[in-house]
Amino acid sequence: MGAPAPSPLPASTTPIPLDVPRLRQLLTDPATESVRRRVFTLFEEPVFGLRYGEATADERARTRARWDRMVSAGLFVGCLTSHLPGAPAGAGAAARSRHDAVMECVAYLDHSLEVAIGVHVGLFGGTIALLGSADQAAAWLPGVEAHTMRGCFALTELGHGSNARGIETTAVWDGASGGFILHTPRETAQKYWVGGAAETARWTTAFAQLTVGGVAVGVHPFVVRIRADDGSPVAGVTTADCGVKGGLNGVDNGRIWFDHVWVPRGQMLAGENAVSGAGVYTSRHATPDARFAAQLAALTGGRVGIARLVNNQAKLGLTIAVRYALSRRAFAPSPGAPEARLLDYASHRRRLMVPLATTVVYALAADALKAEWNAHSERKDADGRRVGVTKRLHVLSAGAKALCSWHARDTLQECREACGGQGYKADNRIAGVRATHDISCTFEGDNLVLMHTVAKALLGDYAAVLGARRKPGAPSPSPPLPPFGELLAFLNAPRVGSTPLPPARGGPRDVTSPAFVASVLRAHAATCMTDLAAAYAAASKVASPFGAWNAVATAAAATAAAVMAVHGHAVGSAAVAAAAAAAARDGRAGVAEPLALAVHLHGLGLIGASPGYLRSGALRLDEAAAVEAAVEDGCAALARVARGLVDAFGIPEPLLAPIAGDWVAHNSRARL
Ligand SMILES: Cc1cc2nc3c(=O)[nH]c(=O)nc-3n(C[C@H](O)[C@H](O)[C@H](O)COP(=O)(O)OP(=O)(O)OC[C@H]3O[C@@H](n4cnc5c(N)ncnc54)[C@H](O)[C@@H]3O)c2cc1C
Repeated sequence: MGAPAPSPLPASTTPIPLDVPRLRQLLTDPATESVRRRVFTLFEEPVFGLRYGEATADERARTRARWDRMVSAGLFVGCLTSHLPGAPAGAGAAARSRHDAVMECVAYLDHSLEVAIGVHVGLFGGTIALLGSADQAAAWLPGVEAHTMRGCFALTELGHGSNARGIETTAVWDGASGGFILHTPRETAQKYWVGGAAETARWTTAFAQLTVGGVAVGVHPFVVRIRADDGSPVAGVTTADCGVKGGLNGVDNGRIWFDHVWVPRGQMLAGENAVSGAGVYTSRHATPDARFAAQLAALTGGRVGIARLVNNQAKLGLTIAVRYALSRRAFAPSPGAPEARLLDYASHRRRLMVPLATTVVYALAADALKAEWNAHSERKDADGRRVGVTKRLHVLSAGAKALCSWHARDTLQECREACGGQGYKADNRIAGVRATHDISCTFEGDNLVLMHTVAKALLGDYAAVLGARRKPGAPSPSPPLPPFGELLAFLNAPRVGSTPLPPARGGPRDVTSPAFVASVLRAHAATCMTDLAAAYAAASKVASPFGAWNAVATAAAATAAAVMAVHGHAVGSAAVAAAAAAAARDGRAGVAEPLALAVHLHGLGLIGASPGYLRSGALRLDEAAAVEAAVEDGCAALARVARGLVDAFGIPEPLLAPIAGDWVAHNSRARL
């Protein structure tokens, strides 16, 4: 028997134990605490001081100065080269964890800096590491890591963003010269939005449609110089600035045109596909689909990183808003009585506590995904080559990136409003972080399009499971699940394909129990999935593939969200169980209890917020009011430990805001 799970909804008089240091260890990797200390100490230097309202040129210069200082402090040493052949065993994994910790700190300070580093190390360096041959990686990664070879990632074009497969830039193998001719054939093919391309980058990984011997073989990446080391232009390459954006102006996003630029054969990334000196094209991938998916491997790592780091922006907003809500007072309950604190109001608790609970769950889920990605990244095939991105990781990273960035967007907006006028003041940080974070919902994959990616994978696996089960003599109770099938495991029961899972009929269900929340989330996802599959099958009979998909596109995104919700809640519940087991072993309370509360409130919050749960029948109409009451109770309970919870995020005081501290003193006339 496992350890008894703590009651998620303690009575209002029962103290809720909270061990902030231990909870912090769960929410941040203790193994990299020294890295975080080092980075936060560096952030005390003047160049890292928080500034607001700067002109774009100043913001860019400051971002670069901060970045250069981090380089000179040695914070990137090993982040790419530790993965090269010959590096000591375990060095790659350790370097990955260190780099994750560095980026976690940067996410609290400056989103532009985070994105600039992410593009250079994660996308430019990551593409070389993942898609280059061993020789190419050994030749380029030391320079990328040392930042002597500053690079960017040029996939998106003016005419093609979400549909990366439709890009128009061409790369034609030229046997006579032994290289490729890279060209922008029309205006819609200009590279657009490329982070660092306007000023900073000297190199890029340019993605282009490759033709070899007259045969089009699809999108491939090339390492191309876009300006000289001194910043002057190079022949055949034109760059331009994308101009001022709605935020994130520390990043110099740019446009690139190639005019018949000759690229040596050795600069096509050749770890997966190659063109020989004789002009023979070879590929590790059997199908064009698999080949295309492999080219975008760096984006998977990028999405894993975004899923984690956007939670830090939500944590920042919540820390400030919760601390303000505990000190700001408004309206007295009775004449002459002190005014009530904002967090004493149930409506204020509701707007901050459900997002706080969800942030904790998403942080745990994103950390679990990161651990899976890091472990996968260390795997090698029989030839010693890195194993390609799995479908599961591709799909989970897409779903997690979308849900976490949408959540951070909504949370930051809520935090901004929850702080009233002060929330709009730049030095209180939330408004600025909200503006600069917004684009996380779009770059590295538009969120809606990513949810469609998840839904398509689910539909494919669903069909595969059903198809296998229908075969005579199929093993019972279920056939092996396809790669993404773990997420479909809850559907992997005889009722799949028949009527939707009935919620417990008749007798009352205890809406305050974790089992209730888990079963409603699962029943809803299962019904969404079966409905989606049925609707898609029906539409496919009467419409073209495009028309059939279009007919279910809205339901598909909702289904993906429902399935990802099950996944997130399951990760959170596993963390609660592990914390309860640890407490049973060492007798120390204070982690499992607040965690159980957060996971439960997150689940109840999802169920209470959407009429979809009623529509699917997962929640009964007669239970809706009880769920609403349980959400209110959960918010009241979480509010009692909210200060400790946000302290457990571990954000240093200098990165917070005046309203998180003594805001009256901060605004005193004496300080003018
Ligand atoms: C600040 C910033 C930094 C960036 N950095 C880089 C970079 O460094 N390198 C790089 O290569 N790119 C970069 N990008 C580009 C980014 O990845 C793209 O903007 C993104 O992929 C979306 O493409 P798009 O802008 O063309 O939008 P579109 O693809 O035109 O999408 C517009 C809208 O249409 C919807 N839509 C599109 N297709 C479908 C569909 N099939 N079904 C339903 N709805 C659909 C989307 O949901 C979206 O709301 C950056 C963008 C920005 C703004």
